[in-house]
Amino acid sequence: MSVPPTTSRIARPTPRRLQPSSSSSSLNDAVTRLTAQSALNATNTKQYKAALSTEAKALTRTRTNSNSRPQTPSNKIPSDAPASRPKTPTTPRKGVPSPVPFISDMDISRIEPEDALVDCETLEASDVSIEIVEDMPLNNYGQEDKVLVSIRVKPTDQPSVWDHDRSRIKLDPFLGKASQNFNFDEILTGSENKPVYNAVARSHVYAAMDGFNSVIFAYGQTASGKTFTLSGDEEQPGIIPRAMKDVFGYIKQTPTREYLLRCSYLEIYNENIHDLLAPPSMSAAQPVQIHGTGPSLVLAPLREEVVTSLKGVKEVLERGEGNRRTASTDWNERSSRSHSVFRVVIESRERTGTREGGRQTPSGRQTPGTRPPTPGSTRLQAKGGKAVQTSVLSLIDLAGSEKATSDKDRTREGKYINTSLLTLGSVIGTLAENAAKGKQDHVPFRNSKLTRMLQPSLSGDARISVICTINPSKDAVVESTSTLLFAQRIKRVQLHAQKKEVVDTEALLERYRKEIEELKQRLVEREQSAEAPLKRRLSAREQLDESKAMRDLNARIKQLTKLILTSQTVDETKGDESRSVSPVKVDFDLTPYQLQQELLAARRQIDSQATQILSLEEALLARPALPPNAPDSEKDKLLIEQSKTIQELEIVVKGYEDNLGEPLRKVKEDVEKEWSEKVENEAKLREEKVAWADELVRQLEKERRIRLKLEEERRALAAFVQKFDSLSIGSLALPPSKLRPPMPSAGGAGAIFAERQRSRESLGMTMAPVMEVDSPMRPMISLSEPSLLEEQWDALEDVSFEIPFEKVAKPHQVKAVFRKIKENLPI
Ligand SMILES: Nc1ncnc2c1ncn2[C@@H]1O[C@H](COP(=O)(O)OP(=O)(O)OP(=O)(O)O)[C@@H](O)[C@H]1O
Repeated sequence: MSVPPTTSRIARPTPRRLQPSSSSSSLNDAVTRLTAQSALNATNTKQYKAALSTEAKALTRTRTNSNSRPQTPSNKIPSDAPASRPKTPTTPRKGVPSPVPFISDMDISRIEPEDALVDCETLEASDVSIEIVEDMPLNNYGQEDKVLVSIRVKPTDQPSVWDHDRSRIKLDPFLGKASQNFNFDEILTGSENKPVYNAVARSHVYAAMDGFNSVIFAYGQTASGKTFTLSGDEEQPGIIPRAMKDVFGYIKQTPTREYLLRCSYLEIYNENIHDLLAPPSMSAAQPVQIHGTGPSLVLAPLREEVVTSLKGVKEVLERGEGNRRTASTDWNERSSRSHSVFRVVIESRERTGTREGGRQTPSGRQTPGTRPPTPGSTRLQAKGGKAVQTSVLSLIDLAGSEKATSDKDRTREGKYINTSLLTLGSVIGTLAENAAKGKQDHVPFRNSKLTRMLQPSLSGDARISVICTINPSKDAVVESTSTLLFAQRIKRVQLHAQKKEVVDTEALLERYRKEIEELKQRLVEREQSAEAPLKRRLSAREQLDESKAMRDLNARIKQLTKLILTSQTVDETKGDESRSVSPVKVDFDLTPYQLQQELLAARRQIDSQATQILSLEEALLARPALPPNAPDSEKDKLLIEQSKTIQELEIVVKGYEDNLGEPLRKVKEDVEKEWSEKVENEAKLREEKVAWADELVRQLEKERRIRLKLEEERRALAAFVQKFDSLSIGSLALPPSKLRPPMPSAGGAGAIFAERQRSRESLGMTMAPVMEVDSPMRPMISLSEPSLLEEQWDALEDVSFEIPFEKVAKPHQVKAVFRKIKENLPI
């Protein structure tokens, strides 16, 4: 099947790699300011502005039952506005209570519309799991009211101390301990991830596609294989990549429905929730907050990226994983230091013109998509709307419980990890106890962010599969036993997940469909009026505007159509690479004329986005203030809506940047790379110079001190010699003492030195001045006259004194000399 141009999809470039263009920097600044203001408002609650976005209202409406919702900026545009009015790529959801276990502050408006909606017609061969076609399970999601609990035993070189078969595990009796038998749904071994996925996750992925909230999580001691099971590696993809492949495979096999997929990725680190899809600086400045409880639980601000292909999912996952906190610990080289949650919101509904039910696989059997509604499932029907089914698939990689470590940071993280896992354990324990004894004891969900976030699912509103990983070696027996006890407890938790289909006229899918219809209608009207004879008298300017408006309408219709994913839009012959990666990607095989046209079209789109940015900015500035004493619920709503609006602005900015086109972006990246290398080299050079200069200063200082000291000694000696000379005892010779000091002869040290120099010179031995070879001082110092510093003291050993016998002083003479010296020495 070939993909019509209108259905080719856009692989969203990883935003991380995008550098903000200068043209958008002012807007980014505005966004940053607004974000900061939102954060400030959250704490100070001084100045509030009225809402712009509707989504949070929609989410809270179920709680407040209020209909007085302020409009989004896009809603405010009057009906007589030109058709070319730039629109928010996506508009936030509103309206009905979501059946999802926890609802995020929808961030779909951040996404370029053409990146956002998918339908099974847009799926490509590479997006679809082959296995799903042959091996689509029937409506078997395991025991619907029980948690599916499996154990994965990590392969080890050491002897295993656990004795197990396919469903039973117990400690090896040879260990001499009383061994307890544990029974689970599956006990898995080995390094193959495919059988693990099939056994523990596949049924729950299908359940999610069929409208049930599903949660799959990995629990276990650090380094026991949770991340390996959830994410895997190139060779052994784990549950997450396999699940996403099955999601697209399911859509491919379901021609009766159309789908919209939104992904979010978050982590709980040291009891703070961070959006892994947001730029790290932003997610650090604005941690995700949990608002509300139960089915109206809201996480905000949290990005949701709409995905239309496996490639898109991969990009989202890579970006999120790049932002995850891992560190090397005593037990795991790359240990997850946080709990991570990857979520896919699946919206789907009947396709127009198709009969309800009856989805057929190639083998002809009925598939989960068409199974009769689950008894007791909620199926709301309201006037004038189509039933939209919304479910959430949550894939959770918990951080591993661990022993104390010597590293301070790791200890702190470990404390938080262990505390939240303990809370999870006690929550599960209470739930199991309540289920077993029909009790209603208080469940401490609020004791940790993890349990608070999982509250709706753990309370039963989801199909849950838990995979507990253990290390079978002897030194991990305590941890493995604790993991098995946790697994045993969670097995007793009672579930009552229900499929919920609601008439959600505000579901994104529905909104897009409606918007497409409206746009088409407007296009028809414009075409008709353009053909009317009266219109032919339009001025050139008006005609230009008119054609621009029609082009914009067409472009928007195309964009929206691309976003809806149906089995018919799948092109099985094309690989991912065949897709356009940007709406304005330049094809250099085009003729110059075609390229010009492309350029013009791109410029027009950029213009319209610029206008949209302006209108959003204006709307932001124009919003009325909320009184400081407004009720908290209003403030909460406002904060959620403000962050929505900021996100809308960001996505428009991103679209603006994307429209610069891939080639331009490449050039920009190359130039940036080249310059950043140059800057790095310069910085290195500068560092070296600074180090050399420091060394120079140190040497100078050292030399100065030596010189000062020597100069002092020289002066003292000179004074001594002068005094000695002045005593006129040159005619006396002192008897050689034990130490035989080199006493100067008559005429003073100066004369001895001069004589000594002369004799050395006559022998061809010049005294080299004493100086450090690599001293930076050398070129600056001219030694005009020798100083004591330059004396080679060794040479003095050669000095000999000729003392004629008759001139040897008598003891009393010597005493007199020393007395005189003593008297005259300076103190
Ligand atoms: N079943 C398995 N087969 C082969 N290798 C495995 C298996 N399970 C785990 N490993 C390897 O063991 C190491 C630790 O595994 P992993 O990082 O998945 O542990 P973890 O439980 O997520 O740890 P943490 O809680 O510290 O993040 C990794 O190198 C991983 O590849």
